Amino acid sequence: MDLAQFVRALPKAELHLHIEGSLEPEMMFALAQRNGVALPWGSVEATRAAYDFSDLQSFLDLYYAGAAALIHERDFHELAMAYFARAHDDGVVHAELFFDPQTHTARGVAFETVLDGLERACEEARERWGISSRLILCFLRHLSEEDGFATLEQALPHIARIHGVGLDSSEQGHPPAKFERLFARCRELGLHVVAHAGEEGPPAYIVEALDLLRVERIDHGVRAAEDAALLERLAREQVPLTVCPLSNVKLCVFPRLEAHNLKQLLDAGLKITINSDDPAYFGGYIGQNYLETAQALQLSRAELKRIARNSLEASFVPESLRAPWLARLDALPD
Ligand code: HPA
Ligand SMILES: [Zn+2]
Repeated sequence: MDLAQFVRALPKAELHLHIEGSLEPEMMFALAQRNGVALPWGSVEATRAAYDFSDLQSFLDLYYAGAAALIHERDFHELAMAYFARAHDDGVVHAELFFDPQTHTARGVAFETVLDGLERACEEARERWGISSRLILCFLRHLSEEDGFATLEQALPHIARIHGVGLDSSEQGHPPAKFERLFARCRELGLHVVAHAGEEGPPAYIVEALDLLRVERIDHGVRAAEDAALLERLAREQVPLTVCPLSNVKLCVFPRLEAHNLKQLLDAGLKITINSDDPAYFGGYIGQNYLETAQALQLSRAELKRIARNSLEASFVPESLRAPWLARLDALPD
């Protein structure tokens, strides 16, 4: 079995995937045409050529512009079905999808339209490929906590269809502390909680996410490496980190994959997972992230198995659902 086959054979969970970030330029253009939406780029090729980012914000500007093509329930359904097809090809058995309702409601798209389309795709993916999935509502941190509360209000009638909440968008200057009350309310509602922290922001944001938001996983978290006490805590408490190596290189968090600190974090005993973040923008889906990272950092097959195991254990599914995936994983050779 070559490395690509081995990576594909690993039963794995994807825990850090923004569904709007899986919008490939071809689909973006097709939807924009169908919906009569103008895009800032003239062609699919020009769009791809614009994906040359200098930091998180330079990506987010394009990501929000592209999301404008999504209007109707069937658009969200098609978007998520395209993602699930890729995920299935990559050996994903379970996916926890982030979605950004504020990106859509701000343009007049109803909260229900987004949720209905995504949920229908989740059901279809289970029927067609046996993939299990969950939806995680992300609050945009560049907006106010009040705006977040208004979004939660819109979500309340559908709360049983939403598994958890997260925090994304521009990190610098928008610390987790800004959303302490909102996350407390979400926890009261029984929602799982995660947050992006330590992608571009300092290690102190990771500490805030843990202590103030009481998150169960940290999305990215790579800047934890700058704080020895925090590293020790993350290892001791086995807080899962949803690391996205190709994203980190595209957004210049690391100059190249060979310089990524994933192996260092793994060696320090952290519960590291590998994910794709926004695969249509960052040059690869989850399988590509595993493969290129394994090659760049010379990860062994045992280490790849450990990372896949971490993803299954860090997922928000009950033990009983996980057991057959873990058994399949254990059966793979090192
Ligand atoms: O990597 C990310 N970071 C913050 N916000 C995001 N929204 C989509 N992707 C990201
Ligand atoms: Zn992300």
